[in-house]
Amino acid sequence: MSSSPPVEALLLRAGCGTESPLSGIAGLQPRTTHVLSGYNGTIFAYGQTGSGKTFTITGGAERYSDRGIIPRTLSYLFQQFQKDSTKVYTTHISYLEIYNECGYDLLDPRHEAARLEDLQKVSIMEDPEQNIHLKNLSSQQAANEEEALNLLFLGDTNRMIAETPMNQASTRSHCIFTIHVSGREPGSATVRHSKLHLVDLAGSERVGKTGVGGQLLTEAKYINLSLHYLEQVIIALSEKNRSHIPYRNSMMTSVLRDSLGGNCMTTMIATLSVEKRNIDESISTCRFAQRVALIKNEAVLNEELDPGLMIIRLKREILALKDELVMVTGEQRTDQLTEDELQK
Ligand SMILES: Nc1ncnc2c1ncn2[C@@H]1O[C@H](COP(=O)(O)OP(=O)(O)OP(=O)(O)O)[C@@H](O)[C@H]1O
Repeated sequence: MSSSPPVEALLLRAGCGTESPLSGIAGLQPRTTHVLSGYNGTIFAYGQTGSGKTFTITGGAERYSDRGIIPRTLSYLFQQFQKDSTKVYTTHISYLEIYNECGYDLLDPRHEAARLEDLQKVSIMEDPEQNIHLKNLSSQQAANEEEALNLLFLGDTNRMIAETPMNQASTRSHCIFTIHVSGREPGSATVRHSKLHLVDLAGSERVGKTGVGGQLLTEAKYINLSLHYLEQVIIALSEKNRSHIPYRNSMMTSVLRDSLGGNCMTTMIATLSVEKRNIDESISTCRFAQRVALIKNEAVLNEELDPGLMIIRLKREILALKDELVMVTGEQRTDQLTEDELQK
């Protein structure tokens, strides 16, 4: 078990892009490296609308140097896979969108042509150990960086984007891009599974300030409500002696349960607007980051024996032992069950 790393909070200002997010911002490269070693990681961007969350997480479309944390992480991971000849790695990608409190699979091939209401919704299921499982969310294998980037582009074209008074291309949903990595040494039945969530939260906005109506207002209400529930979870986690953490209030907090207070190494990126008229929002983002930095997670190494490989190994062992027995006793044993055994 790792030594309970605190959730990190990093500050970024819109207009102050970094050339290389992974090496330029302390905390991001370690998160990615830990994923290679079997630990879960999350990097999430939080800030008011238009402050640069999508630019930071996904990147700008115009220049290669503007690419964000997701493409840089994919590049880094696949480079590391190639360098490490001691392990065999498998990568799967899923891309979840939470829009107006409903989950959608951004990698669903029907997404582009179908109406939103006709798409299958992603739903949450909880097992007896309180682990969250997402029904109807696909997980697609990516054999190399190019395939992974194609999945990112496919998902990004399906995202809910709208022009708002505060941002020309505002993302109206929370998006969680997850890279699932499995690594094992050739011939070994021990597998390390880890996942890295790269999260672009929808931005809070003061609807009174911008005077939006109709669909934009409905979206803004859902966004603000879910960010309010996120804040409640963060407040509960940062206070000592709180036994109940209200994860179940929203889909986003349920999905990010582990990232916010469980088996995960988490980094929060707070994005701020440089404009003076947004000073109140910037202060509130900083306060939120301060609370997040108080949370301590318990990240554990996700290592298990692959049941399929274990069965193959045990069958082989049984065969070898049977051969040995035949040599020692000279008696040929039969696999047939006796009448007594069949009646049990
Ligand atoms: N570091 C940066 N360098 C250059 N342009 C930037 C930077 N950060 C943000 N921008 C630009 O500012 C605008 C708003 O950024 P972005 O869409 O990333 O904000 P956001 O926080 O995701 O907003 P929303 O919550 O509304 O989706 C975009 O046009 C983006 O290209």
